[in-house]
Amino acid sequence: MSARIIDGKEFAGRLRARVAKQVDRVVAASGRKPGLAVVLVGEDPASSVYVRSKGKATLAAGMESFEHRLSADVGEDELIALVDRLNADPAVDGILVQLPLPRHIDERRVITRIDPDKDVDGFHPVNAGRLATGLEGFVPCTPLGCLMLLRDIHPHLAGLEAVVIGRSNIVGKPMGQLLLQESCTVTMTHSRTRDLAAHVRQADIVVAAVGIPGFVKAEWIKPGASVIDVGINRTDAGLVGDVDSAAAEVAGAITPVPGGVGPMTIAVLMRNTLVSAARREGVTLDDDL
Ligand SMILES: NC(=O)C1=CN([C@@H]2O[C@H](COP(=O)(O)OP(=O)(O)OC[C@H]3O[C@@H](n4cnc5c(N)ncnc54)[C@H](OP(=O)(O)O)[C@@H]3O)[C@@H](O)[C@H]2O)C=CC1
Ligand SMILES: Nc1nc(=O)c2c([nH]1)NC[C@@H]1CN(c3ccc(C(=O)N[C@@H](CCC(=O)O)C(=O)O)cc3)C=[N+]21
Repeated sequence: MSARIIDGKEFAGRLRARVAKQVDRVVAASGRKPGLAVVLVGEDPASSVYVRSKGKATLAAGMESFEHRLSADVGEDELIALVDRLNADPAVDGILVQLPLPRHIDERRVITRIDPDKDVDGFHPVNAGRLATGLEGFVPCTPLGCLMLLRDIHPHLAGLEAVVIGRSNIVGKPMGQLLLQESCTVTMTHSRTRDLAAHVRQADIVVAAVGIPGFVKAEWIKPGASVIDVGINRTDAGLVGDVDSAAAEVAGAITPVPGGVGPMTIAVLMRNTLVSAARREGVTLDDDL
């Protein structure tokens, strides 16, 4: 049997349309558009591509895009000063500093400098803590996008066995928190996990965020399981995920790469930016976001 292919691109398009529809409410209430500032340090080609698509998506949603491109050798203090200006700028509702940063810059210092209430990436420790304790804040875009896809497949997530592969602060850990909040039984796995295959075999839901092409094998997947492939790996064969393509023969539903989680990440960034603007302006949004 072949898995249902989860069309993340289509789902993301619908989310972006719902965002665009509600942008007008912020405009009507405040006389200004929601604004997203994206900071790119250096000229990594992949990062440039993401930043460009974020800017395009922001404008397409009817929001304001502020792009700041700094040279790779910019000083840490200069970057911090820019973050301070964006924190203070009333036209900016969301701040995203594209990662990774060059090695001479302390990523943690930059991320913790962002006003948590403009941290639409959800990377600030205050937002990580809010997520972990069930407070309102910003949830990282990639795992929130994965959860939206999973909710669509499983109207009842409670009690399902979920295995998350990878424990990064930007994907794996918040993904685990979200699934726990949905009352899944969550197993967090990583490079020191013994017998990963045995864990994955139990899972109704597998989220792979490893960064190794084709790492998750078809034989590990429980027949009918839902598989979310977060991996974005550039290989000679093109863009591939962390899940072996043969897994589509075993899974019940699976996200493709490209066209799966990636487009969701950008759509949720638009969503988070609108939510930030609405909070700041005291505007109520529909709960279909
Ligand atoms: N689609 C999207 O929008 C996004 C995609 N990505 C992609 O997702 C992937 C993961 O990203 P990110 O979380 O930032 O990556 P990191 O490199 O930060 O984390 C990778 C995780 O995988 C674990 N890991 C590595 N090797 C193994 C192994 N042999 N067995 C089990 N676990 C292992 C690591 O474990 P340990 O902690 O023990 O080292 C680590 O927790 C990448 O391909 C990235 O490009 C990332 C962000 C957004
Ligand atoms: N502060 C910060 N926030 C991020 O959210 C962030 C980041 N830094 N650094 C890099 C990662 C990666 N990331 C992706 C976004 C979109 C696609 C995406 O749209 N991918 C398309 C393909 C696009 C392509 O060809 O690369 C797809 O999967 O279909 C992928 C990956 C956001 N990240």
